[in-house]
Amino acid sequence: MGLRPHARAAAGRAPRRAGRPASAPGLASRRAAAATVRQLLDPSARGVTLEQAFDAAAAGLDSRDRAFARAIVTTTLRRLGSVRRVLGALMDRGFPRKCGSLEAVMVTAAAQILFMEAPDHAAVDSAVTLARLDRNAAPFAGLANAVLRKVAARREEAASYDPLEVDTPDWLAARWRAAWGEDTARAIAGALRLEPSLDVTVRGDAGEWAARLDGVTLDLAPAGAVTRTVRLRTLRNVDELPGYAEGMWWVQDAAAALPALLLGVRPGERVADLCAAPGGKTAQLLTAGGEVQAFDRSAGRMQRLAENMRRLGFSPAMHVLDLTEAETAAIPGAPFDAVLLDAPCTATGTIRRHPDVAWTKRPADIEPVAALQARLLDVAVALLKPGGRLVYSTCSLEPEEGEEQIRGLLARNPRVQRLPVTADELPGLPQAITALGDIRTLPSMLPHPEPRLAGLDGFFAARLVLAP
Ligand SMILES: C[S@@+](CC[C@H](N)C(=O)[O-])C[C@H]1O[C@@H](n2cnc3c(N)ncnc32)[C@H](O)[C@@H]1O
Repeated sequence: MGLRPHARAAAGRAPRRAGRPASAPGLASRRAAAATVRQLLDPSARGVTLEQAFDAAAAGLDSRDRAFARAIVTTTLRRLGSVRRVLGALMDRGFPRKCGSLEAVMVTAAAQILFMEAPDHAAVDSAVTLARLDRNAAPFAGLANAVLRKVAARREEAASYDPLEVDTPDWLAARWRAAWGEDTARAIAGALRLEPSLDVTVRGDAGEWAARLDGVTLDLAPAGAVTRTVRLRTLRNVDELPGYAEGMWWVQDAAAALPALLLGVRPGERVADLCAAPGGKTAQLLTAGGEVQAFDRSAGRMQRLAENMRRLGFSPAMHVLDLTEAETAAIPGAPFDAVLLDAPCTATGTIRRHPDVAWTKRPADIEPVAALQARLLDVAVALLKPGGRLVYSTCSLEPEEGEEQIRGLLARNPRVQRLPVTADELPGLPQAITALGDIRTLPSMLPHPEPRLAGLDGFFAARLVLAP
């Protein structure tokens, strides 16, 4: 969209020439945040994740500046619709064409003003400085200044925006309405605005770790489960917390900890973790005493799994393998008593933790990943002993990647049957058990008066058995 011809003149002070960055407090964080958001919203950079974009943009920042930069990025992405609506009302011609980093600088600044505690003037002044540092944005630094000064007056209005209407991309809102109904879709969208809890999976005494880590135990599964979840209030880095270096716990959302428990692994059973990296569920299967073979097609992610296993004191067999290309008979360890397939997915259930997913995924991403999931399900079944159990899970809210996968598998393979999850297996979250006996968690579940202790990732899990 073009800019009104008079806009530059109307926009205020003439911009200074681009030069060296001033070292105003917070400027480096704000620059990293704008660079991250710019990359994530660039349609030509598809496939880049928040972690990748942020690590590149925030290199060299100390941990405090990094945390501030990260908070700006996540706030911007969680409230992107609201921020755009406010800026749209103040810029009747929209952003100029060819304005470099201007849009990213302005949306991140507006997000700070509308939804963060930092002083408004710091957000505005830094945005103007950042615009001046970019040759293409510099001509519009005055526009940024004039518009951003008016943003604070819209704080109350922005706080009242509907999360489903405004902060959820239209295609996702339409899908969630169709799948979960209007009210639940709105509750999901509301939950996605909150900073997510920090959940850890503990293999020792959960009560003791809850006390040591300033958290609460979350007993979704029965109290005797081999691993339990502790939900923490802390904002400290995980590697600084007690028990981390000793491998007493690992970070994993409460919902993500359910699929491995459903498999009910007994000591000595032969277990395959088919899409294992970075290994949260592998560690649970090992804690249960399984003889685990961990597979993943990504060498880089398998490297992370190996590091995690080292910290936790486990040494499973690890294989970098694309399971859609391997001969079933040649897969090490087959056949198995139990198989976990935590399949690759669109990850729309993890938008709380990865708010970029809402803006970087497209409707067209669902069909190919659903086709891959169906292929992987057939491989998983082929690896089972007669009578063997399979748990299939995805962190997606899209029925094509959950409920419909199981419907398809049961239709094409009559030897596979569902082993429904029973109420006593999920005493802390009975509402997540579906009529068919699968598990469907939603981010809006587990409400809590302390937002930091509320919600969980959206997961689907089904348990199946191969007829003897
Ligand atoms: C949802 S993640 C797994 C998370 C893991 N289970 C955990 O709990 O930490 C999905 C994984 O599937 C792997 N993957 C995708 N396609 C695959 C294939 N064809 N064969 C093997 N692994 C695959 C990806 O590399 C990715 O690590």
